[in-house]
Order: sequence, then structure tokens, then C-alpha cells
Amino acid sequence: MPQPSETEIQQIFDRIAPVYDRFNDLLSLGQHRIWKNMALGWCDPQQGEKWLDLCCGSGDMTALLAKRVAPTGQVIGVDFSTELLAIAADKAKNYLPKIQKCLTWQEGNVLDLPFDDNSFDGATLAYGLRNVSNIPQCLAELYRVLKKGAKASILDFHRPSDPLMQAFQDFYLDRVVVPLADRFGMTDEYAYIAPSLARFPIGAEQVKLAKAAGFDRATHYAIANGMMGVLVLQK
Ligand SMILES: C/C(=C\Cc1cc(O)c2ccccc2c1O)CCC[C@H](C)CCC[C@H](C)CCCC(C)C
Ligand SMILES: C[S@@+](CC[C@H](N)C(=O)[O-])C[C@H]1O[C@@H](n2cnc3c(N)ncnc32)[C@H](O)[C@@H]1O
Repeated sequence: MPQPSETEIQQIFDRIAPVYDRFNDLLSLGQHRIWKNMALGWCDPQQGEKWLDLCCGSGDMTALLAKRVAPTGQVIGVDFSTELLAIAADKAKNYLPKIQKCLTWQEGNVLDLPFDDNSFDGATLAYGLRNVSNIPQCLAELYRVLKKGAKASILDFHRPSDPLMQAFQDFYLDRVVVPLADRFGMTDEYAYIAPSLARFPIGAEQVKLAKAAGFDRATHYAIANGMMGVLVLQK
């Protein structure tokens, strides 16, 4: 399956927006929330800081960041899916006022960020790097907008090195995830995950790409028995 265009990616996420959060909770048995908190632990946002959540989608990670930097900090969530951003903004209406006032939602392309150089104390990118059309350009933009010494955590799927776990991941994606999506008319959208994962650089390759983008430090942590991974960067 060829890599989808940016427009096709945008359309995939606009289409799955109504079921996205529920499917993530159901299909990961709620584990994705643990994985997101692990990613945050490695970049350690502090109260009062200004953070960026790239490919924020429905705003899960954005909200976690806001809880860390509140009440004086700021978090900007950027995504080009209008539908997922609308869900993020709607969910935020239920957050505490001190969290809400830290949050800004911005429609945009993470390959061409509307921010000055050296603007942010840190950044997150959860399940987005595998979906952008140009990984080196995404890492270059991330590097550009971070302040010197700033950290970033990039959470995404990962291909396990263990053949048994590979087989389990293939089985789960093909025989659990896609059939459930099929029942909601989202077969193609969820069938996209497996080929996107097959194309995705493994941890060591992600480290090389991050160093090439200019990051001083880059470490990849495999989690969830190698089925997920967190790339931790420092500028
Ligand atoms: C939050 C998660 C995935 C986000 C996500 C990322 C994408 O690139 C997509 C592309 C197209 C459609 C949807 C998504 C998407 O939701 C991770 C959890 C959800 C996963 C779909 C579930 C897969 C989990 C692991 C392969 C196996 C988990 C084993 C289980 C804990 C027993
Ligand atoms: C799987 S979702 C992740 C959402 C959220 N970070 C989370 O953890 O649930 C991937 C997101 O990346 C966004 N995306 C992909 N390429 C993008 C780009 N070039 N610019 C902005 N957003 C992009 C999609 O619109 C989608 O919302």
C-alpha cells in the first residue's frame, strides 16, 4: 500500500474522529493512557512552562501537558484535522478553569509550524510521527521551535524485535482492530495502521534521524513488550 498523501491522511482522521477516543480506549484496554503518561515522565514538563503538542488530535496529550504546567503555563495543540480539533476543544469545556486557560488549539501543519525559532520549553508528539508525510522535516521543525536544552517525547507504535510479539501485534491489528473498525465502516482507515508501521523507522533509525535534525540527545525506549516506543530528545 503506497504512503497516503497529506490530504488523504487528513481525511482519514477527519473520518475516524467520531470513534477515535472510544476505539483507542477499547482496543488498547485503556493502556494508551499509561503509555502517554510514560512519555510525559521522560520529558518532565514543569509548572509555568510553555509546551507544544504536535499532531494533538483529540487532545489527550495536550490535556495531560496542561495539568503539568497549570496554572501559569501554556500548551498549544496543533493538528490539521478540523474534526479531531473540534473534539479536543469540546472535551476541554469539561476541564477545570485553571486547565482550560492554559490550552490553545491551533489548526496547522506540523511540517510548517507558525511559531518563531526557540519558542517552547518542550514538546510532545503522540502517534503523529508515523503519520506525517515527511519525518525529517517534522523533526527539523520540532528542533527549530524548541529552546536550547528543551526536551521532547515522541510516542508511537513500534515493531517488536521478538518474533512472538511481532506475530501477536500482526494478529491483533489484522484480526481484532480491523474487524472492529469494519463494523463501524472504518475498515480502510484502521487497515492503514499496519502498513504505516511496516514503513516506520525502528528505534535506532529514529535516533539517527533525530541526531541528523540537530538534537544533542536522542534515546528510544521500547515499551508495551516492544509494540510501542518513546523517542526522547533534547536540543
Ligand atoms: C492510541 C493508539 C493509537 C492511536 C492511533 C494511531 C494511528 O496512527 C491511527 C491510524 C489510523 C486509525 C487509528 C489510529 C490510532 O487510533 C494506540 C491504541 C490503539 C490501537 C489501535 C490498539 C493497538 C494496540 C497494540 C497493537 C496491541 C495492544 C495489546 C492490548 C493492550 C492487549
Ligand atoms: C493518531 S492521531 C494522534 C492524535 C493524538 N496525538 C493522540 O495521541 O491521540 C495522528 C494525528 O496526526 C495528525 N497529523 C498527521 N499529519 C499531520 C500534519 N502534517 N500536520 C498536522 N497534523 C497532522 C492527524 O490529523 C491526527 O490527528
